[in-house]
Amino acid sequence: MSLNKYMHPRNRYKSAKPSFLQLALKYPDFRAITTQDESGKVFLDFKNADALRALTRCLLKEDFDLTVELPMDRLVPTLPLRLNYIHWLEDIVGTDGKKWGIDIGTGASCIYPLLASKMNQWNFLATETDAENFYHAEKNVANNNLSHLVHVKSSADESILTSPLQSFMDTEVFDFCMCNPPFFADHMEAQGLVTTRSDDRPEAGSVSTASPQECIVAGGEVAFVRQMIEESSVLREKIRVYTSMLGKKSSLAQLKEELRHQKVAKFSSTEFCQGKTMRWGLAWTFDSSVTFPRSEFEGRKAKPPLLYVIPKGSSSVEYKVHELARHLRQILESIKVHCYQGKQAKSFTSITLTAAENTWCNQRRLRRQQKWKNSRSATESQQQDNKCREERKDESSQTDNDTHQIFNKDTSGRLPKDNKENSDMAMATEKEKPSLADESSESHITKMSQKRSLDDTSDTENGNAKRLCTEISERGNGFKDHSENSSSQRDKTKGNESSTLNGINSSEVKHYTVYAITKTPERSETDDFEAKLENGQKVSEDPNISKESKSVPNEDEAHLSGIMENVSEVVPSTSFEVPSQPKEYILKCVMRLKRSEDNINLELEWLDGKSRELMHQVFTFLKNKLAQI
Ligand SMILES: C[S@@+](CC[C@H](N)C(=O)[O-])C[C@H]1O[C@@H](n2cnc3c(N)ncnc32)[C@H](O)[C@@H]1O
Repeated sequence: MSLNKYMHPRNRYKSAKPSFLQLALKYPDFRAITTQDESGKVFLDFKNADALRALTRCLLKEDFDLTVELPMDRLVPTLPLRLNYIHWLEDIVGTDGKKWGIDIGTGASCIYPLLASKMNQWNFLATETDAENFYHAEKNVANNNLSHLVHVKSSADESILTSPLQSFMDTEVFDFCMCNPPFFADHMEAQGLVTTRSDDRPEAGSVSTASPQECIVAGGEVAFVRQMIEESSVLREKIRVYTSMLGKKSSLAQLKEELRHQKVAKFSSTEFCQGKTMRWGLAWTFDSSVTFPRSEFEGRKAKPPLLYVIPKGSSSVEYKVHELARHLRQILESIKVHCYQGKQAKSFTSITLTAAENTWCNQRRLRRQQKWKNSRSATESQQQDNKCREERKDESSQTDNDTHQIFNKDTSGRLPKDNKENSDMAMATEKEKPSLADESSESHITKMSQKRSLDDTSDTENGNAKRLCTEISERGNGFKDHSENSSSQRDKTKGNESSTLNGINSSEVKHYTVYAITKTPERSETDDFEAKLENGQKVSEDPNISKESKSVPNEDEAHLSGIMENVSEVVPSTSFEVPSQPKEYILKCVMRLKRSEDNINLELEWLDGKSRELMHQVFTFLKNKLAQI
């Protein structure tokens, strides 16, 4: 299939194929390497280097009025591809005013500077390491009277951009740099003995004319462009836009990773389509005012968003666009996916999702692990309870003895002041007039003693489930003191956790408290107070504080945990953070919720990231969550 329809719209060869017949009639050199059939049609053998050389020279002359020498053993540039690259650059830097560019590895033809200076009067610094190429490049520039615009510079291997720029004084800053790097890593790759070309792709239609020193570099194009990226992070805005062509699509992902790592302001890629070949363009900048054009080819592939009709019948979330959006947002933020609220209307909302890491896979496994941890700690606390109960039994028999002593001592029947509990006990004793050996009295006192027990199993078993809010950092004992200790504890936790977040500024991280929802007996304030004592915790004398320690979270806070599914279960609880928008991300997509007649649709549309597969995973994750509500 010809890719010509995806050529740059301004590429002159997109709609007007060169006429071999016209060229053969006009240029004897070209005529010499062509064949003609009986009908008069002219043919060219694209596997013949001489034929390619003759074609390029003719077209340069015919269409650009350039006279170019192309030495026998050097790369013959194909023009449609070179024009695609130049037009893409024009789209990025514009064609108005004077422009300065750098062509890294200009080759013997000096093709990019010759074409671009001829077309746009752009100024060029053209570098070249190969002596023969350097010689021919200088000659080609001079032969076309372009020396006032194009400066060819012999360059050393060790630095791609830094040293050529050091001694070049004609301009302070450059609008762009461009490069067609040596693409192969070794001779095996150059000879096609190892290839990334898939089996179902047709063989290349033309022969490679490049010499080894032109097309081979240690590490291949990825290593070469990676070095450019590293040097660019030092030179930064000395060059406004850095670009390179790439021969393999697989190189793009690796280099984009490097660009993320170097924290460039922006980067973009494009496809150069011509004939049966495709190449890729990568551009990056440290100047955030630069805008990159959208690739025509990518636009062709624009896929419709993923769509899911949210089922009705949920009891915990209202079937309303904004309620569902809020619910999904809370779930996503709980797994560290950044949510940016975009457009909103009555029946529509859009949120941009940015994820620095894959946190949506293995959620089931993580939940299982957490459940297992919880059940283990439940067993431990059960053992602890049993122990306490044993001790309390001893205590109550001790209390019993004490009560006996009260009866024995206080024969006047006066109650000890400021001791409600003793008062109750005494009143009970008064009312029931138990004998010192009365069993019912003993069991009553034991019951009261048990009522104070924090985790009385009979109370738990009565199924009187109630939410207990517990800040996770203090989860061990089940109660929290909202005094200063608590916030400093939170700050400590914040410090530890923030530093582990990938690419997220810790100072910008908002903290949320997750509440455990657990089955627990009803308790009085006194119970809480005493429970703290039993747990050896400092008890605040401010009654408001102890009240606050029991406050139930509102629905919002509970939702934030994303753990509303099993209210009556002991559920895993974790502390999570809502991160600021990560600069480095693996996925960026738009989530939309739209009302359509009676239904509400969830849409996910791809923006950018490592692969679309990640968006599909998030989509499935959200669908599962919606199915649970
Ligand atoms: C694939 S060729 C491209 C030639 C030309 N730009 C074109 O597009 O036809 C790569 C060129 O880069 C040159 N080269 C390799 N390493 C270089 C470096 N570090 N600095 C400048 N040129 C280099 C090679 O000698 C070769 O001429």
